[in-house]
Amino acid sequence: MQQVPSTLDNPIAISLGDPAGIGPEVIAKCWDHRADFNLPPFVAIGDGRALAAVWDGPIEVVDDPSEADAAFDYALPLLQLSAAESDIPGHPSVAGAHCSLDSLELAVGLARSGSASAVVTGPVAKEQLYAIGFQHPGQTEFVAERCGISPSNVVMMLAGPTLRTVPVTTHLPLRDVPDALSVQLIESRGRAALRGLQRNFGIANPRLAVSGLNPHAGEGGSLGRAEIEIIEPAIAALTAEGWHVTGPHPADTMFHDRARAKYDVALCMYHDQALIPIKALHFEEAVNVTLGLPIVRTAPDHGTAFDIAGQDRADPRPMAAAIRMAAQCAMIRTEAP
Ligand SMILES: NC(=O)C1=CN([C@@H]2O[C@H](COP(=O)(O)OP(=O)(O)OC[C@H]3O[C@@H](n4cnc5c(N)ncnc54)[C@H](O)[C@@H]3O)[C@@H](O)[C@H]2O)C=CC1
Ligand SMILES: NCC(=O)COP(=O)(O)O
Repeated sequence: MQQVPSTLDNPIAISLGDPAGIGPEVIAKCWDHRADFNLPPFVAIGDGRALAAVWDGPIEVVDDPSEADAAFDYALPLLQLSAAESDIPGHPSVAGAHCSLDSLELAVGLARSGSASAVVTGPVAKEQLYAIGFQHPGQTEFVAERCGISPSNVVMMLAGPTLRTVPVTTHLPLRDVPDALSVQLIESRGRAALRGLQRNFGIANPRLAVSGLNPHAGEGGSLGRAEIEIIEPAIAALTAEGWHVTGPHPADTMFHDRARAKYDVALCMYHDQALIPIKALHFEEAVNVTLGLPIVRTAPDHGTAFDIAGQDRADPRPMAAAIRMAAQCAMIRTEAP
């Protein structure tokens, strides 16, 4: 298990996510097992009724994150946000979607102001958020906007013990992926991933492996020209800046053990190319970390799991991994010269 620094100045802010999902349960379980999981103090943000619906442990409502440290030993500190109505686990609602957005907004604000050392976001249901007018593909882009960063300069990285992946395109229909790819976008995502590994993970000379888009990375152009026309020029531009970059690699052969040993992060062209290998290898400990932000933001790599919400079946290990990684990244950034 990763060692977590014990001396963060402020707690980690954790948004509960959708109150009808498993976010409240896994956060509560993380507090229950805070010693075993080696977790630093954190404060939950959201509707306490969602916690009480799935957990009978102690909750201490606080007015400010600075009160969380003292409470953390005996209760789960909570910054209370009340939804218009309370949800039944497994049954998402409009009120719950609004509450999940409010808690995300507050958590990000606390990290931006320095009152929290980092943000960990609980899982939200994108369908529910889109239904209430959420204009961003996901929380990644929302956090980027709130931090004043262009979405093309932040990346969603999925990190597990033996693999890190970054999708160039995130939440869009597969048929739109080829048109969304450009030399500039691949370059900026690659650069953000490399800089992010330096800044958040302390890797001085990170190695990036770039996937192709087409089968066999295009087979020399006969199975598609994206590799020749878009991906190779982006790799050349990053290499010219002095970065260690290889590819385009056929995506089907770049994730086995020996291949993974040759790079620190894989840049993939679309969501499932990046997320299938990480979830297949590391579902219990994969962390979604946003690179390129002035703050640290991580999340467990699973969703709301409405199918098991309220049944005491949710595994808290991914949330615990997200909290530990947030603490480590925050500490590395604090210590950087
Ligand atoms: N970071 C985030 O906020 C994310 C949100 N989502 C959202 O979640 C919703 C549901 O997405 P799905 O594709 O169904 O993925 P999901 O991760 O919610 O569920 C997939 C399967 O894994 C199981 N599962 C997930 N987390 C688990 C845990 N901690 N312990 C035990 N079992 C677990 C679920 O019960 C389900 O069978 C979607 O609306 C999506 O937008 C999905 C991924 C990340
Ligand atoms: N599949 C990963 C995912 O949905 C996480 O997205 P985000 O909400 O963290 O941007």
